[in-house]
Amino acid sequence: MTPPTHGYLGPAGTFTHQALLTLGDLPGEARPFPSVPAALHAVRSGEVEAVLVPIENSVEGGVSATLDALTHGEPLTITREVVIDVQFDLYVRPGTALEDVREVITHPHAAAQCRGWLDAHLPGASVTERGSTAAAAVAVADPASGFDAAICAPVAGRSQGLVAAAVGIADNPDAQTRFVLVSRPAPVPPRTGADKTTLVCFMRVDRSGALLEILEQFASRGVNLCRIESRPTRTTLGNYCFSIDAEGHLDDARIAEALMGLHRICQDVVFLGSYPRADAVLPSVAAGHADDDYAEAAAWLARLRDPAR
Ligand SMILES: O=C(O)C(=O)C[C@]1(C(=O)O)C=C[C@@H](O)C=C1
Repeated sequence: MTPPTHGYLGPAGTFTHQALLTLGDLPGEARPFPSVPAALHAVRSGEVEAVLVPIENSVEGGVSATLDALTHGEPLTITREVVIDVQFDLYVRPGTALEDVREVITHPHAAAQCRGWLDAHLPGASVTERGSTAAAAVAVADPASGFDAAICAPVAGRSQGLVAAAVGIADNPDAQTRFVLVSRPAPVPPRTGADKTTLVCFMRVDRSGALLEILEQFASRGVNLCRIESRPTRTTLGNYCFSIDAEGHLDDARIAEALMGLHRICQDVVFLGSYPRADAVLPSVAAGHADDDYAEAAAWLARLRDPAR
């Protein structure tokens, strides 16, 4: 049997696994990894070609483990994204009643998304964090684990022989999580017109106006941002970098110009890829920011420099 070419945050039954199954066209069996850093390490070391990892949740925001592991270490590239709805149930061993649940286990993002329900229905229960919701279900299946219930997806609970003690326990029933397919540096996928570009900016020095200067690179070129968050640079306390998703593709003139501007003013810019948007929503390009506008401006400048042209 040929070894798996790609992997995901496992074990089987995680939301990441469900997101991977929607991609459909990846060859062969996928390999589960116990954590996001382990999955990305497997790509960096060449063990697998690509892995799918969670990057952003509509309720909890960025997945820090993913943002940090993408930023630091050997370069990686995002080539695809997928967004799925996430709903959570509470799974227990057969015979355990909801009122007997004292010890709950789940992924920290899942716990955060069910905080209101836990406070209302299991106020005395303690919640332990696990690397994924499916790993939490595996733990609950073992009566010796000391855990009574897992917050997870039905596929994870049922596959471990567990039963639902409560369903639909997320505080926001419309929550969605976004996942990215990550590989070693590869040619950027062709522009589709509905694309996203992900990058991380490290400022030269921590001073007033530095973030504004970064934002101006996008705003002045009519580029809309879909996500921006600060993460510690891991150097000194109070030193942050900015993880950014921008609407557009490396081959869009406005994105290219913004990237060149960032390269000039930042200490470092980590380019993490341009890839098609999962929702295929086309950006609204403000007047003066289409490729033709940049080309026409460059031609005008060339004529100023050489009127004989
Ligand atoms: O634990 C899982 O099932 C995962 O796929 C991870 C993860 C996350 O990192 O946010 C994915 C989706 C949900 O928001 C909860 C957990």
